[in-house]
Amino acid sequence: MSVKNAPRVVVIDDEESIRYSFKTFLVNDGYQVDCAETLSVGLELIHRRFPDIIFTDILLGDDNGLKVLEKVRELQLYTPVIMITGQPSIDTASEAVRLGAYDYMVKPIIKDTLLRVARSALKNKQLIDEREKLTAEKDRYRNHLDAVFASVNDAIITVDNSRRIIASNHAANTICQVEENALRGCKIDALNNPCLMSCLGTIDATLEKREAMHVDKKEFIASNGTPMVISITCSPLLSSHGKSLGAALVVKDMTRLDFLETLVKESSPFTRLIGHSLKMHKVYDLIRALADTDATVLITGETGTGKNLVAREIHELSRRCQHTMVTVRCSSLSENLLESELFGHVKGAFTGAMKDKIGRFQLCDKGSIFLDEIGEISPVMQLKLLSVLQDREFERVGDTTPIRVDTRIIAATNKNLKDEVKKKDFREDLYYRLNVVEIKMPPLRERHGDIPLLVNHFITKFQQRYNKPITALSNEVMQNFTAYQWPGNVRELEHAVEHAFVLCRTETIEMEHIPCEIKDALMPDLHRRTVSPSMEKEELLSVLKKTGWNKAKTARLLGVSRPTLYRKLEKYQLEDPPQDTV
Ligand SMILES: Nc1ncnc2c1ncn2[C@@H]1O[C@H](COP(=O)(O)OP(=O)(O)OP(=O)(O)O)[C@@H](O)[C@H]1O
Repeated sequence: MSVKNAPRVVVIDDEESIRYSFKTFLVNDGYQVDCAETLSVGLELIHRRFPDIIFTDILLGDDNGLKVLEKVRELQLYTPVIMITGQPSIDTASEAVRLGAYDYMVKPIIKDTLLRVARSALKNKQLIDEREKLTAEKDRYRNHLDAVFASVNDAIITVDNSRRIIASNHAANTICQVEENALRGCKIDALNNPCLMSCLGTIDATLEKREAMHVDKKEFIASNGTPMVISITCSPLLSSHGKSLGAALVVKDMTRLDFLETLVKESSPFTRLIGHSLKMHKVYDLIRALADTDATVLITGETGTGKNLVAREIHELSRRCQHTMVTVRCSSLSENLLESELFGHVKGAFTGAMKDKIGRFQLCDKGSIFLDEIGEISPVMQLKLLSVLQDREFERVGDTTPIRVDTRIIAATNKNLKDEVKKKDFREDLYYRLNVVEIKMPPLRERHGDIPLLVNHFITKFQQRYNKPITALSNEVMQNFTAYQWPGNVRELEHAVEHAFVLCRTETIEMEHIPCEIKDALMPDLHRRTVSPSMEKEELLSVLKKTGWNKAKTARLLGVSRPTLYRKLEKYQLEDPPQDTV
């Protein structure tokens, strides 16, 4: 062994002969030896050299060699200390051993005894060092494992053979919805926790078969009443001899993933339409059935139920999708204008007809024309349309040359056309020509189950538009949305979510962010009591600022009609933006 690596010994004794003989014997036996005459020099040496063995006299002038034991403890050295005593009193020796000395030697010291004690102490020190190293290694490993445990988002729980929990990570508390540290030491079945109870069968099977078990999707109702979906993996914990020590359980929260999977699978085979209700599936079936035909379609249903979207899907699924689809909102044009828009005109056909104009029917030759709000057209236009439907021919305004087109007609109305026919406001023959296939759009109140999907869809849409981290509706809002009748259907729901996005500054939309008209309808008394004029004015101002004082958009976002908005603006004297707002 090189001198550098030789075991280090400190000898503290006020007798020079002892120091001399100890040093000589020990150096000859391969140790590095430092000697001290006094306790203070000895302690200083210990501090500096961290020896492997210490020999110290008990009586050091006025000092007591037992103080060395205190120093060794203080420095956490685990160095064996051998006490040297000139008085072979059992009391002093046993006191020293009781206080932690490794051994004691009585003067006069014989060389062989010294070397034997030194070797035994050194062996003891090496064993202690080894144990310390192993403990440190174990601690490091444990810390490493703890860090892995803590950083995993899945719940990890280890149990012994009697299903008593040995350890669990933080995610286990979150997923199983229990207080921090509430799991450790408890028997799984005694906890009566819905999440853990649903894992019980898998744990038992693992303990019994000593094989890893996996359950892909397990549904249960969590402690807070919400439905959850988890996947479970349970592996046996075995000793190096193959003896069962228990099991390790990994629980993954699949609730959101499952929801998104449902969205993808069940919501809609189309890109625009959201909904997985039976009524919407009937609509999807009809759209698919219409894909290979040129049949005229009449889409009926209340306002905001998605008639425009359905028309677009019909066109895009048909062989005409490479050609144009033109939408004409029949109610927005006067009779003359509508005729010229649909069929075109020649120069000079009427005052203002400065040049020839191609009509929309011709524009979407080989494509589709979507006649929205067909119930609003005049009797004259009804007759002209009937002739187009019968002959696929028309004449431009001011011209007599017939023009042939190959255009598919899709019409929509929120009126009950049968009633209009009965009242003689709509031609019966046109009604039957249009109504070759009718798609009835269900009102939202008849498919409440689609509301969470639609809300999720609109949240994603407005997250991008408003760049806000809003991710959900509170349970209270969702419950109220399900109870509400939605007279404006999906359009009203979309506006309600957009309104909330404007006002909400947290991650969750609460009742306070919902348009007053919906709140009024849901809980008229409560709402009237809670919305103070100052709150209403603040809400009004906030939305006006967001929309740049655009009144139509503000009314829409607030979910109120324009006259109502104007009344409110007058009430709070907000007709014009303050000078510093614009
Ligand atoms: N099933 C749906 N999925 C996603 N969005 C929808 C759905 N139905 C309607 N919407 C949305 O609601 C709004 C109104 O839809 P759309 O204009 O198609 O309704 P409509 O029945 O044609 O209304 P109106 O009779 O007033 O013209 C649009 O913003 C549309 O994107």
